Amino acid sequence: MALTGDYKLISTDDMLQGHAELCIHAYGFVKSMALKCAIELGIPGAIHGHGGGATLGELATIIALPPSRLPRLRRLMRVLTVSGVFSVQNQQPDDPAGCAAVVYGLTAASRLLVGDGESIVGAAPPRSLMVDPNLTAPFSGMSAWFMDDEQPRSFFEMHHGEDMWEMAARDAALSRTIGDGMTDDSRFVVEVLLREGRARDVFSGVRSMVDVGGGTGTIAKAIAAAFPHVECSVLDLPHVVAEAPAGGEVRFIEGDMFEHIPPADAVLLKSVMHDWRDDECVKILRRCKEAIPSREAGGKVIIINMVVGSEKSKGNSTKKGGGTSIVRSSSSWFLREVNEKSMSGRRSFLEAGFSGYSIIPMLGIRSIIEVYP
Ligand SMILES: C[S@@+](CC[C@H](N)C(=O)[O-])C[C@H]1O[C@@H](n2cnc3c(N)ncnc32)[C@H](O)[C@@H]1O
Repeated sequence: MALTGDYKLISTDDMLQGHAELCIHAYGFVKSMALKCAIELGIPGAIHGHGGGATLGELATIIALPPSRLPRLRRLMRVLTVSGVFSVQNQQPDDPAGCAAVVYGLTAASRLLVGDGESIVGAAPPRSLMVDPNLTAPFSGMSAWFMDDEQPRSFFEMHHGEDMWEMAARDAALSRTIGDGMTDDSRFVVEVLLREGRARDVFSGVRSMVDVGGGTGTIAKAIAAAFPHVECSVLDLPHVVAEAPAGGEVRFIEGDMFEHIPPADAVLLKSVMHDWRDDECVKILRRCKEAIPSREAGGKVIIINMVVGSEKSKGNSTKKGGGTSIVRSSSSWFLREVNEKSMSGRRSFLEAGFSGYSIIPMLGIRSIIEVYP
């Protein structure tokens, strides 16, 4: 559905706040899934049995989780600490090993979940409800996804047996469903970006931009219209490009971002990185680096994604122009982002050969991250 004229009357801050509220409701099911999963994995009991506090590594050992599943356990614990089910006892934000020193503890909520179901606390209603397969069928399989050492990329892949994008390539209905959702989201982002000249700095000096995984070009078309000096193109998979409107300012290019990204001053990646594993994100970033000129010549990668745990994303804007040295930075947000991310973070940038980045928190729950070669 297109944004109607009414949104023009809403202030940008109210719009972003409203968007955040809707996201909280839309993704509310994630908390239920995470809670069920924690119960099935026996995490409350594991923490209790370990004296009331356990690090991620200790937890993984106690519940016999394969080492490859540590990143997923970290994300699970993040959701459940933010939700108040577990607590964080001694966060050390600059832990370069990726939050290994965080000790997770119980809260009033998770104390009710300790036990085998026979004690009074273990039989507390939330636990019985959460493990009843009749009630929680839609959430089934989550703990298997954690425990199974084969590597389905996503919860989607686990349920459907293959990657969402591969399925979408064959299934026109799924492709359209996903495409419509992304187009709506892009319209929203464009509206905010272009309000009050928010994106002016981001595109100043940029003469060409390729929107990688840019779908049917909603963002690229809006950027081309707002910044006529920027030559815009979109790279996407053949079945997506086939749906793109012919003609217009934007050039559509069929291709695979893991193989080659056409050269441009700037590469845009919106809502792309969180779909891929860290090693895949590094590959995409390497292709991006090959596509852009040096930082001095204006080369940059522009990532629009959620930045988890960012102090800066809470409104403390990064100064433009300077950037943060990846090598020297020890700011806590990125270290946590690397481990608990909805995008690939600091370590991926470094591995792909980039030298620095800036975070511009102008999109509500999302940020713009400029990454420099
Ligand atoms: C989550 S959507 C994001 C779309 C768009 N950037 C947006 O925010 O509306 C991810 C996009 O990446 C594309 N994609 C997936 N794998 C790709 C690949 N190997 N090469 C190029 N694009 C790919 C998908 O077709 C899809 O359009």
